Amino acid sequence: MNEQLALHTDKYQINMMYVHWAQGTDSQRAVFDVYFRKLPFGNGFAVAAGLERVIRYIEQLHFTEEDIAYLRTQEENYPEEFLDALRGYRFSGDIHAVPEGTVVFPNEPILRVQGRIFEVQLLETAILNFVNYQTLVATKAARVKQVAPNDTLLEFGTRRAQEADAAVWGARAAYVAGFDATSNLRVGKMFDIPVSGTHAHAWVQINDSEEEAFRKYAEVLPDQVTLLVDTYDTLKSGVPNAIRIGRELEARGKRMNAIRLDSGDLAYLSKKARKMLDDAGFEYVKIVATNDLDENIILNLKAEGARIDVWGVGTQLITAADQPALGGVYKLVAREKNGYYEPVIKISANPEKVTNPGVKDIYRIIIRETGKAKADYMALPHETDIRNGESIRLFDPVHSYLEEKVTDYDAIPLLKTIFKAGELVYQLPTLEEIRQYHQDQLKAFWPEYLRKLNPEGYRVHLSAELWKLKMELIRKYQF
Ligand SMILES: Nc1ncnc2c1ncn2[C@@H]1O[C@H](COP(=O)(O)OP(=O)(O)OP(=O)(O)O)[C@@H](O)[C@H]1O
Ligand SMILES: O=P(O)(O)OC[C@H]1O[C@H](OP(=O)(O)OP(=O)(O)O)[C@H](O)[C@@H]1O
Ligand SMILES: O=C(O)c1cccnc1
Repeated sequence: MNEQLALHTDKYQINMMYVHWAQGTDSQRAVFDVYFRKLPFGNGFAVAAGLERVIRYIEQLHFTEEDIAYLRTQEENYPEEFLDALRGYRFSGDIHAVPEGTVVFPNEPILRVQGRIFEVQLLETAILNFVNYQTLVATKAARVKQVAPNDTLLEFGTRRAQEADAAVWGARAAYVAGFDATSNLRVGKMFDIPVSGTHAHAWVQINDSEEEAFRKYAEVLPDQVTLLVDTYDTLKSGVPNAIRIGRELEARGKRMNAIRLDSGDLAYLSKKARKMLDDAGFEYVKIVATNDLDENIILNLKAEGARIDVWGVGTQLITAADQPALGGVYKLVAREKNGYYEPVIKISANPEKVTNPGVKDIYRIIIRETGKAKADYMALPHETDIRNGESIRLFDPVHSYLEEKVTDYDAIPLLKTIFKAGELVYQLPTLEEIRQYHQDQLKAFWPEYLRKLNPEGYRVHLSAELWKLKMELIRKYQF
C-alpha cells in the first residue's frame, strides 16, 4: 500500500506550518497527546486500534509535485520557498503509542507525537481520522465478542460501510477485537484475515425453485454449503429443502455446513430449525444468523434461548451505528522553550476539557496478589517511585479525601516507542499476536469494568506531581 496522504489534512495545519516557517519557529519542538475524553457506547473501556495505519502513513509521508502544484493554486500567500520546505518534509520526530488491542480509558494518551512543530502539526488530522474510527469499531466489536464469546463472529459490513477505507480498516479493527472472519476478500488479501461467505437471496430468486437453487449450489461448492433458508418460508420451505440437500450431500460423502436465517423472529426460527435439523440427523449443521444484528440483539436472542452458532454482523458494527464517532483529540501538551520542554495547558470552563500538561508516561498498576488492574497512572518521566514499584498515592482529584496507598504492584508502562528520530523502531506484531494480546489484556480486568451495561468507572490517576503542575498552570492562566 503506497498511498500519498500528505494532503489528507485540514488546510489549517498547512496554514500553521506556513506561519511557523515564516516566523522562523518551524524547528521549535512540540509534544502532542492523542486521547479521547468519553468512552463510546456506554462501554467501560475502549480497544486501541489504528496504529498500523498511522505507521504506514508516516512512513510514506511526503509532498508530491502534484501536491505542491495544488497547494500553489489554493493559497497565493504560500511563497515558493515555503513550498520547497514542504517538498523536503520527512518526519524526523518520535512517536510513542500503546500497541493495538490495548484496553484504554479516557484522558490517557494512547499516542504521543514529539518533534519539530513543522512536522508534527501536519499529522493531527490523519492520525485522528485513523485512530478515532478504528478504535471505535474495535470497541464495538469487543462488545459483540463479549456477548457471544464462544460463537463464531463474521464481519459482513462492507456494503453498508462509510466508503471503502472504512470497510477495510473497520473489518481489520473487528478482527483485532475478536471477530473470526470477514466477508471482504480484499481485507483477507491485505491482512491475511480468514474470509467467509454464504450466498444471497438473489441466488434463490434467480432459480425456478428454492430446492433447485440449493441443489445447484451444493453441486458446485459441496465443501462450503451454507444455505440461506428465508427467501420464501423458512420453516415450511427453506429448512425442509436444506435437509433434502443435506441428505444428497451425505450420499456423496459430503456434509452441509450450515443454514442461514436472515429475517423473522430469529429466536423462534432458530429453535424450530434446530429441532428440524436434529430430528433429521443433522446435529452437525450449524445455524448462522444475520439481519441488522448488534450486541444488544445478540444478547437478547441468547436470553431467549436462540440456537445460533454463527453471527454475521454488518451495518451496526461497521458504522458504529449507536455512536458513529469517537471524539479523540490531538492536544499540545509541551513546547520547547530555551532548550527545554515547557508543559502547556488548555483551560476550559468544562473541567473535562482541561488538558493534562507535560510529557507523561502511563502505567497500568497490576496488584500482584490478584493479578488484576487497579488503575492507570500518569506520571512525569522523571518520577521514579512508580517505576521502582515504591508505594504510591492514588487520590481522587474531586474527592481528595478518597486517597489510597498502593504497594506490592507491578507498574506496566503502556506507551511503546514506535518512531525514534524518524526511524521506525517498533517491531510490528502480527495480527494474530495483536488479537491474542487484546484477549490477554481483558484478563487483567475485573468483570465490573468490562460489563457492557453500566460498568464501573476504571480510574486513570495523575501522580501528585503531575496534579500539582496542572493546578499551577490553571492558576497561572486564571484571569
Ligand atoms: N427474537 C428476537 N429478539 C430480538 N430481536 C430480534 C429477534 N428476532 C429478530 N430480531 C431483530 O429484530 C429486527 C427485525 O427486523 P425487521 O423489522 O426488518 O424484520 P425482518 O423480519 O427482518 O423483516 P424483513 O423481511 O423486512 O427483513 C432485526 O434487527 C433482527 O435482528
Ligand atoms: O444486516 P447486517 O448486519 O448489515 O449484515 C449484512 C446484511 O447484508 C445482507 O443483506 P442485504 O439485504 O444487503 O442482501 P441480501 O439480499 O443478501 O439479504 C445480509 O443478508 C445481511 O442481512
Ligand atoms: O456471506 C454472507 O452471507 C454475507 C456477506 C455479506 C453480507 N451479508 C451476508
